[in-house]
Amino acid sequence: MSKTTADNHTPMMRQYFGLKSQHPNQLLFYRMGDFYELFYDDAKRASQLLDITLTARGHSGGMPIPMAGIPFHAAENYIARLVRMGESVVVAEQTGDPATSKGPVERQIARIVTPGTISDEAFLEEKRENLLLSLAHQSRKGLDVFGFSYLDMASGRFCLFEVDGHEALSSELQRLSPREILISEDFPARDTLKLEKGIAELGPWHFDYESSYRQLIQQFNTKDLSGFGCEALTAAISSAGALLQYAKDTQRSALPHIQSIMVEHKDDSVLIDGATRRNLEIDINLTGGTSNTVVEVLDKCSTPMGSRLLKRWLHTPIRDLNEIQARQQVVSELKNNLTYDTFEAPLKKVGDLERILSRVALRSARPRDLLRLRFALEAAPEITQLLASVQSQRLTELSQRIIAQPAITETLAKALVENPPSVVRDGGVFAQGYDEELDELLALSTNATDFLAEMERTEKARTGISSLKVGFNRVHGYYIEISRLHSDQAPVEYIRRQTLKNAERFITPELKAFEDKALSAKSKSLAREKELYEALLDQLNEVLGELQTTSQALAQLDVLNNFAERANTLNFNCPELHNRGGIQIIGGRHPVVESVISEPFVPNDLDLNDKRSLLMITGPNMGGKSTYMRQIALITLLAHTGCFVPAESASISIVDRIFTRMGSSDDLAGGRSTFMVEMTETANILNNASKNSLVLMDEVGRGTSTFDGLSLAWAAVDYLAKELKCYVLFATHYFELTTLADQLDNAANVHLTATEYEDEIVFLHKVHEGPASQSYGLQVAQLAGVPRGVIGHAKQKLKELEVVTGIDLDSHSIETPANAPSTKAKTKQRTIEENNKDYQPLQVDMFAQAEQNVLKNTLEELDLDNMTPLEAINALYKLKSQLS
Ligand SMILES: Nc1ncnc2c1ncn2[C@@H]1O[C@H](COP(=O)(O)OP(=O)(O)OP(=O)(O)O)[C@@H](O)[C@H]1O
Repeated sequence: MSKTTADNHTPMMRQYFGLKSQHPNQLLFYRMGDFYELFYDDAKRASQLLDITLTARGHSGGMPIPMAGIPFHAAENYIARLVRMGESVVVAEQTGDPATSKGPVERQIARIVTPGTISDEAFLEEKRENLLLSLAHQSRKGLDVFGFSYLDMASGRFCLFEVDGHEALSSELQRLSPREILISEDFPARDTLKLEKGIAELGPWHFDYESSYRQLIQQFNTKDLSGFGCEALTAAISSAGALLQYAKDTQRSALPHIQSIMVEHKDDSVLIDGATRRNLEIDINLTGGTSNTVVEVLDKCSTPMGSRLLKRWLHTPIRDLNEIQARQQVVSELKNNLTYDTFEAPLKKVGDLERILSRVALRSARPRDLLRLRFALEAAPEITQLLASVQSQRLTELSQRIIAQPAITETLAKALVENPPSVVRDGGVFAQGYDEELDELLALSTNATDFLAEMERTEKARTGISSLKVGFNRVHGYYIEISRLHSDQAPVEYIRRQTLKNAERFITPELKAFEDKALSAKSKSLAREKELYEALLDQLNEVLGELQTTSQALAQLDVLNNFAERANTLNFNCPELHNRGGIQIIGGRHPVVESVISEPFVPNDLDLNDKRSLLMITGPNMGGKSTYMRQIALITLLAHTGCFVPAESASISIVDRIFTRMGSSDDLAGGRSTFMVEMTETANILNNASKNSLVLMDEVGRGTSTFDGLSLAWAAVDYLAKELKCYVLFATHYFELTTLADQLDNAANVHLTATEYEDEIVFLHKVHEGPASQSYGLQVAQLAGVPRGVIGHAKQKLKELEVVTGIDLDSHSIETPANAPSTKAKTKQRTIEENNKDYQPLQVDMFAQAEQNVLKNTLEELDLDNMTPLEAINALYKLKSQLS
C-alpha cells in the first residue's frame, strides 16, 4: 500500500494491513478482545466457506470495511474446518497490554496453520498421512524433470526423488495424495496439479538450489548430503529446501524430529500409475469414497500408525525379493502359531505413538499426549516379552528396535495425574508428590477453599445475615455477597465492590489480604506447572531418536500382525515369489468383491508364462471379466507387499510395473474426452511397459467407431504380444480379436461362462479355455430393466442384421432354448461352449468389410492422370501393404 493510501486508514487498519501484507494468500484471524475478526476479501471468503455472517465494521480509507467475526473460544473448530477445505490460516494475537497501549494494542502472528503442516490431533485424520509436498522443475536434455520432496509433519518422515515427464508427475501426485503442495510461481505444470485448494505458490528464490542445499545440511547438521545418497537429485534438493523453510516458518520453531531425508528409488518398487491406482481401488473407490476398497478389507491394524503404514505399503509395493520373503516369514509365523491375537491388546495400548512423538518434538504435545505416551511405553516391554521366543529374523530385529525406557516411563507415571486436562494453561497436570514446590503452592490454593468456608461461617454468625456468601470470580476476585434485601445490614468495615441486580458484593481488608496471597500462589503454581512441563518435554526430546525407532518398529509389527490376522480370517495363502517369470494362480479370488457379495465367490485360476503371456478374455457382459482381471492385479500387488493373497496358491514373478486401462471416465475438467483418456492411458502402457510388467486392458477401443476401435485394439494386442512380451490380460467384446490367439505364438483365449435358463441368463463366473461366442447383451439389458418394448425392438433389429449379414444368429437368440431343462437342478446345460458349435463370428466379416473400405478409399483418392510411373508403383505397393 502506498504511503498516501495508508495514511487514509485508521491506525488499527494500518496495523492490520502490515500483518496482512506478509500473508496475502492466507486467511488472517485478527484478535480483537473476545473475537477473531477477518476483514475485506478474507471476511468474504470465510463467510462463504463457514457460512458465517458478513457485516461491516465502520469505515477506513473512506470505504466500509467488510468483516466477519469468530468468537475466540470457538476458533479451533472454525480453523479445523477451513484447513480441511484446503485453506491456510494465520492467527494474529494481541501481545501488548490494552490498558497501557497508545494507539492500537500491539499484535503479532502467533500461529500459522496450513493443510500440510498441521500436527494437532484435532486437525488430522487418524488413518491418513498428512503430506506437505514440494515440487521443483528442471529441463534436462529437453526432458521435463520434476523434483519431489514430501514431509509428514506428524511423523517427521521426509523423502525426496525425481521423475521424468508429466505422466509420472501425475502418477506420483496420485500416489502421495498430498494435502498441500508448494510450487514456485513460475512452475510450468500448474495444470497437472488439479488441486484447486492447498497449493501455495512461492517466489522462485525459495527453490534456489544453493540455499536449499544449505538449509538441508543445516537441518541435519552434516557437511554435505552425500550420506543421504541424494547429491545428484538437484531438482529434488531445490524442492526440499523450499519445503523445510516453509515448514519452519509455519511451525515458528525448529523441527528436531526431522533428522534425515530418504531417497525413494523408483527401481525398488512396483510402479503403479495414477489410473491404475484409481482402478484398483486401493484406498479410494471409483466414486471417491473409502468403502469397498482394499484398505477397508485389509486394515484391521491395532494402531493408527499401523493403518497409515499399511496404506503406504499398498501404494508402494516392493521388488526386493529378500524383503518380501522376510515379511512373509513373519506373517507365516504369526499366522501358523496363531500368536497374532496376543499382540493386539498391547499394540492397542501403544496407540498413535508416532504422532505423539512429533508433537513432543514440536513442543505442542498436550498433557493427554504424555499420558498416552506413558501407556505406550508401558506396553513396549510387554511386546518385547512376547517377541522373546520368536523364530523369524525380522521379528527379532523388530524386537531389538523396541527400546524400553524405564526411567522415562516411571517419570511420566509419577508426574501426571490420572486424568490430565486438555491444556497445560489451566494447571492440574501434575500429580501430588511429583514436585515439592508445586505441592506447596497448590496447598495454599486448596487451603483457600477451607479458609473461605470458614470465613463464610464466621461472618454469617457475626452479622446474622443468612444470605451472606463468600465467592470468587475472575474479574473481581474474592467478595462477600449479601442479597439486596439484607445489604443495608452490612457492617461498616465492608467496602462495596460491585452492585448486581439482586445483591451487593463487598470486600474486607482481611479478604483482600487473603486474595493477594491466594492469587499469587495460584499464578505461581501455574507458572511452576508450565516450567515442569517444559522440563518434561526436554527430557523426552533427549531420547526422541530412540522413541522414534521404537515407534517405527511397533508400526511395522502392527502391519505384519494385521497381515497374519487377515490371512487367517480371510483364508489368504502365502504366495511364492521369484524371478523366473510367469504368474500362476490356483483358486484366486477378488478380496473386495468376495467380501461384499451375498453368493459364494467363484475362484478362478490363471496361467501366464513366456509361451502364454497374453490372454484374450471374452465372455458375456456381467460375466466377471473385470473382476477376474482386477483380482489378478490385486493378488500380484498384495504379493509384493509381503501380504498373503486370496488364492489357494500362487507363484508370482516379481513385476516392475502394473498397468491397467479399464472403465471409462472422462476428464472434462482436464479437457480430455473419454476416448482421449482411454488412448492416453493406452499410449502410456505401450510406451512404458517392459517384459516384466503386468498389463490389464479392458475393452480398449470401445470409445470410438467400431472399425477404428477394433483396429486400434488389434494393433495394441499385436504390439503387446510381439514387441513388449509383457504379461497381458486383454478383455474385449470384439470377438474378432480372439482369432489373434491363433496368429500369435504367445497368446491364448479364455472366456467367462454363462448359461440361459427360463428366459434368464445365469452367470457362472468361471474362467475356461477358449473364446466365448456371444455377449448376451440383450439378456443383460433385459435384466437391467430396459423396457420390454425396447428389448423386442432390439430382437427385431438383430434378426434384420442376420438377414443383411447372412449369418445364422439362432445361437444368439434370447428365447429360451427349446430343450431348456424344466428344473433348476438341470440348468446350466446350454453353456457357451455348446453355443459355440454353430457360431460364426459376425464381426470378422465386418472387419473384412472394413479392410475393403480402406482399400477402396485409397484407390479413390489416387489421381491417376497426374501420377508419375514411379508414384504409381509406390501407390500399388502401399495398397498391397494394406492387405492384412
Ligand atoms: N468369480 C466371481 N464369483 C462371484 N461373483 C462374481 C465373480 N466375478 C464377478 N462376479 C459378480 O458379477 C458382477 C459383474 O462382474 P464384472 O463387472 O467383472 O463383469 P464384466 O464381465 O466385466 O462385465 P462387462 O462386460 O459388462 O463390463 C460383479 O459385480 C460380481 O458381483
